[in-house]
Amino acid sequence: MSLYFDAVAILTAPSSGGSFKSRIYSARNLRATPAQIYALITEAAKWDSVLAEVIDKAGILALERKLSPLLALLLVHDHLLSKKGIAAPAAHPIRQAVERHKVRLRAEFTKARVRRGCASVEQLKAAIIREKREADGTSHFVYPRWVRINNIRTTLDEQLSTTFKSYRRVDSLAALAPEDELESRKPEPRLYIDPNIPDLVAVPFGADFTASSAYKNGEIILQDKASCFPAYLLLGDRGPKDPWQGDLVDGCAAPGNKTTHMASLLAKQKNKKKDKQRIFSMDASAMRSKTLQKMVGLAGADSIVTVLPGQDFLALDPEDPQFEKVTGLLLDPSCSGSGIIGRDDVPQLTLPAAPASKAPKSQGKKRKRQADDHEEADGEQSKATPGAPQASPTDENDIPDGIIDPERLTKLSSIQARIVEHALSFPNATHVTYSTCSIHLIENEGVVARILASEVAQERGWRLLRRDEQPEGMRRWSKRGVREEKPKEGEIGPSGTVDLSDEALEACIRSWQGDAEGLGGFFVAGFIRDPDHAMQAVPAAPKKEPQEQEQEQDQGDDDDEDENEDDEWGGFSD
Ligand SMILES: C[S@@+](CC[C@H](N)C(=O)[O-])C[C@H]1O[C@@H](n2cnc3c(N)ncnc32)[C@H](O)[C@@H]1O
Repeated sequence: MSLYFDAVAILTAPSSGGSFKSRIYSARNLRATPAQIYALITEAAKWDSVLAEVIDKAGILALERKLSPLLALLLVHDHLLSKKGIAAPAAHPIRQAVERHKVRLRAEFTKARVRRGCASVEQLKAAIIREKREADGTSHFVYPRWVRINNIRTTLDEQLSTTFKSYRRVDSLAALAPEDELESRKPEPRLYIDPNIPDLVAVPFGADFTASSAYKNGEIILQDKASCFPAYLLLGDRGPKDPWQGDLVDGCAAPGNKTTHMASLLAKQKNKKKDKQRIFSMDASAMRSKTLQKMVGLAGADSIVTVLPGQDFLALDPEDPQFEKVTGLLLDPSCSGSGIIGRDDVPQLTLPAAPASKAPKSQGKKRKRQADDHEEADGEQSKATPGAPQASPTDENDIPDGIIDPERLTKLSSIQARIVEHALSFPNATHVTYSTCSIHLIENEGVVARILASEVAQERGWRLLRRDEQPEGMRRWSKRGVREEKPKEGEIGPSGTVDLSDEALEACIRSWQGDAEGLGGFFVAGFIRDPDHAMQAVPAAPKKEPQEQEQEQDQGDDDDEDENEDDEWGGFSD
């Protein structure tokens, strides 16, 4: 019986990051084996909609108060579909609570099959898969697992002939989906080479590399495609003939995806000069800096990257001689995280309806941080989009509780703009990227407009990196900046417009969740300036009014508050 209670515990525990499988294997106090629990949940997830229908129509939840909707679904799955039936002694009260209704359950199951015009259980299974695909639209299969090849340790060709040797190359993201999930229990592995970001591949979402040597040795890094945009936009398609000149800064770097991507791009350029580039990589959070250092080490980037642990980027002195050669800066500050898709790959089951007296309990704060607002019943989720990219144990963004607070967005955007303006003040900087995983105008195009209008940008001659100047893969990317945000009909949310030219909006790069690209919401823009402006003497910033100083102090305090919140949240990775 413990199998079913263990499965319920896994499915209702707050997200602690990591893949579904790794959560089961690392969970404590389970009595059933992880393999049994995994098999039960994944099998029940294939049948959930029809099982919920059967349980509802049989009305057993109103009669059996010991059964929660989720427990009933798992038990009824085994009762109807497992050869051995429910894995519990025949006299166990919970087993009896289901078997008492076996005639009704069997009859409803047959009716569900007949309703769908299926002659056999196998046909019913195929019909349910089709139903699920239709209900989910494209999103059911479109979210792949993105894998970046780390050029410090390996090459794409090497990985294609080792880690991905058994994978068949397909020519579209959609083709990653198995044509027929019934054809075999383990569909043929497929791989898609991304056409925008060099050395990035996509594989079906369920692929698990955590046990592979390539993953353990840092040869491959699991990083979403959109998260690869900033480093690529900054360093581009340069090669040995045209390597990047100067040092780099990653000002908001933990857990280190973009830092290690920059290091990988530099490694590919094979700069033969003795005086090689360095990357100064920092994070204001001392705790997350540890993860950053670990990731840099795993990626083999220690010799290129200098981690400044616990360093507030805003407190960095751009005039410090050690940053004299800094020409490029990547800024990916904390944001609302509103573009993050529910990255949890724990199956979200469609559940039978709880009887009226089993009123839904509210879930913990951490659960609410998922992008979707799930309905709850007895602390169980009822329906959500299945599988999306894996979460990592490191948090980075600033979603308080999924509620969009306009004041908070305004504060965030002020801090974001300050961070980028600080980057623009590095004396020899010529290239800067700014990115967020937010969908909100105020944090994206709104920040860009503020930066362009800022004193430092105007005095030092900064402008946007136009689309036609961007690296080829980004030039070809069609999702660009937007001028307006307004909530969908019947919804409440931020709204506004931004005063940017068409050319400026074309320079901004976006991605959105729910389309065929397999990404979440993301934004990035590049700023450049004529190298002739570098080294120019810049007039000192005008003295601030006391009131202004106070305001900035307030925002600084808020930073600390954000960090505390972040620290307590086991959130998302890229
Ligand atoms: C979106 S995450 C960065 C993700 C990272 N770029 C990556 O790709 O792995 C934002 C990070 O910025 C850090 N941060 C926020 N404000 C900062 C500041 N003023 N100075 C340095 N780090 C800051 C946060 O601690 C958080 O780890």
